Amino acid sequence: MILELDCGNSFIKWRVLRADGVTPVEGGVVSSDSDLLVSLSNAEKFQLEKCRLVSVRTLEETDSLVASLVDVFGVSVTRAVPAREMAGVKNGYQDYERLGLDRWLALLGGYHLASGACLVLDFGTAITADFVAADGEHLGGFICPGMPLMRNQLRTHTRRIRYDDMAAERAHESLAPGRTTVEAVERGCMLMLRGFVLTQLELAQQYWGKDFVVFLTGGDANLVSGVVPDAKVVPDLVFVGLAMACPLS
Ligand SMILES: Nc1ncnc2c1ncn2[C@@H]1O[C@H](COP(=O)(O)OP(=O)(O)OP(=O)(O)O)[C@@H](O)[C@H]1O
Ligand SMILES: CC(C)(CO)[C@@H](O)C(=O)NCCC(=O)O
Ligand SMILES: [K+]
Repeated sequence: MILELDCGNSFIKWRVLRADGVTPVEGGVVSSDSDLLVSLSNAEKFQLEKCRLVSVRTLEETDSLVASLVDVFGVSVTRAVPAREMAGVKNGYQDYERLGLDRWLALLGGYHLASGACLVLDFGTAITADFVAADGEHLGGFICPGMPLMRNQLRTHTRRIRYDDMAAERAHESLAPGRTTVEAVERGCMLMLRGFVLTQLELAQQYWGKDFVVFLTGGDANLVSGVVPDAKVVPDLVFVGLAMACPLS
């Protein structure tokens, strides 16, 4: 079987596919290398042979994870690497190696699924937007803090903003002006998130009129799916690109 990993800044997303490279067997989200090894420890069930991964972590962290996977499961590991051009998409960064590999794979996946212009919005630790024109030219994108970073910055850098996760969840019942601190902060951050999304949509419309597909991915994609009813929510978009960038011969 094939192990696929998307190593982000906060979480590692994993899934196991049959040897055909298509049929999903199981998957999950873990917050550390050791939790990943525990989740996979039922290796007999999985019979892992190969692994492909993408990481936006440091080289040292990624090397260390790869070494554990080789050591524990004996898998051969293929890593996604930066490219100037792939699958008809041209990397738009001045220095193509600087573009986050999760962004690169998500936009490869998006362009492939759209067969044309697309806007890829990823809601993780950071929120990213990437624009790919119909001819495959990546026009670049935007990065801003994700929901957890926004709220934690406020909690960390103010003295009187304090609330727990349960209260945060309850605050999202509406978007009316907040009458408590938790409502004011949670709804404020939510409106920033939505405002960001709407601005990206306007820009895409300026470029391409109506002729583009919007993809939403990342753990917090559901927070904005209501603002873009026509968008395709594709939680595994990075994995779609990963399979393209790391074919397992
Ligand atoms: N099972 C889960 N465990 C943890 N977080 C989850 C889970 N399901 C959804 N989430 C949400 O996913 C978000 C994390 O997003 P995601 O996993 O896309 O990226 P990340 O690893 O945090 O960051 P990035 O990939 O941008 O570096 C969290 O804010 C959380 O709300
Ligand atoms: C922006 C993040 C953190 C999103 O996961 C990642 O893609 C990254 O570390 N990128 C490198 C910086 C850049 O893409 O310009
Ligand atoms: K991500």
